[in-house]
Amino acid sequence: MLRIEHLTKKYGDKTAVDDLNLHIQKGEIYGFIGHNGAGKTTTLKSVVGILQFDRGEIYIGGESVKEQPLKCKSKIAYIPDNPDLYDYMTGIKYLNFIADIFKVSAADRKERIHKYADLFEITDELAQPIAAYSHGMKQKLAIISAWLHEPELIIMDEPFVGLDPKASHLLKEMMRAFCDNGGAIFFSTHVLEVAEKLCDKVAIIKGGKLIRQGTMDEVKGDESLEDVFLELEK
Ligand SMILES: Nc1ncnc2c1ncn2[C@@H]1O[C@H](COP(=O)(O)OP(=O)(O)OP(=O)(O)O)[C@@H](O)[C@H]1O
Repeated sequence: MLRIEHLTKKYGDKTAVDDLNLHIQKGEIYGFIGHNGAGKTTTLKSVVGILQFDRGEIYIGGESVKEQPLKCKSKIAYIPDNPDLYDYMTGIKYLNFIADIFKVSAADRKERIHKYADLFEITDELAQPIAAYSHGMKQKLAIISAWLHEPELIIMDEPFVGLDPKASHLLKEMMRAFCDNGGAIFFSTHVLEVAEKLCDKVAIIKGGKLIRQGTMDEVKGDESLEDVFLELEK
């Protein structure tokens, strides 16, 4: 579903991501962990077409993000680390805007908005301008918009930040259901307990280089993910 080959991205002289290779298959929840400044956001933004990269290739469903950017974007949803949505829109207007872009039918959008807004308990707030939302409410709206158009791949940067425990639990269930239905998820997190419980596979990045990747068993064996991570970070 997602194939990253030799991804290299520099900011001036600084190499933020260095020859990174990763393959994510349908059905997989893939966690991406690393210290602050390790290169996670740079990698995710390269995948979703926000950042140009210096070397390498990224394929989504077999299509190159460089050669077929629109086709690739039609297959994915992206939740950035900071849900900076359009403050002047109401929540419902924003969701309809996203549904318009992805050509979701009137019946489908109505059903999905109703379902997810109810689950996240923000139905009443959808009529309010996004400027009046808390960080967690914006995050919930961003999550609903990602699930609205039934993408094949969801990319999320620190999706659990700002969510209350109930919403975090719901998101984990939604992620599992999405991948059990043939989707794939690639997400960054600093919460190692979440990664350990939720992910099928995990990749650890350090100073722009991938230093460990594989199934949870391959990466951590009998140890805790936290112990392995702290050991690798030394
Ligand atoms: N726009 C930019 N200009 C210059 N350097 C940048 C820019 N964005 C990121 N960097 C640098 O690239 C490196 C990787 O940053 P990135 O944001 O990808 O890390 P991260 O793993 O997402 O970190 P965090 O966990 O803190 O979000 C860091 O050294 C950072 O300082």
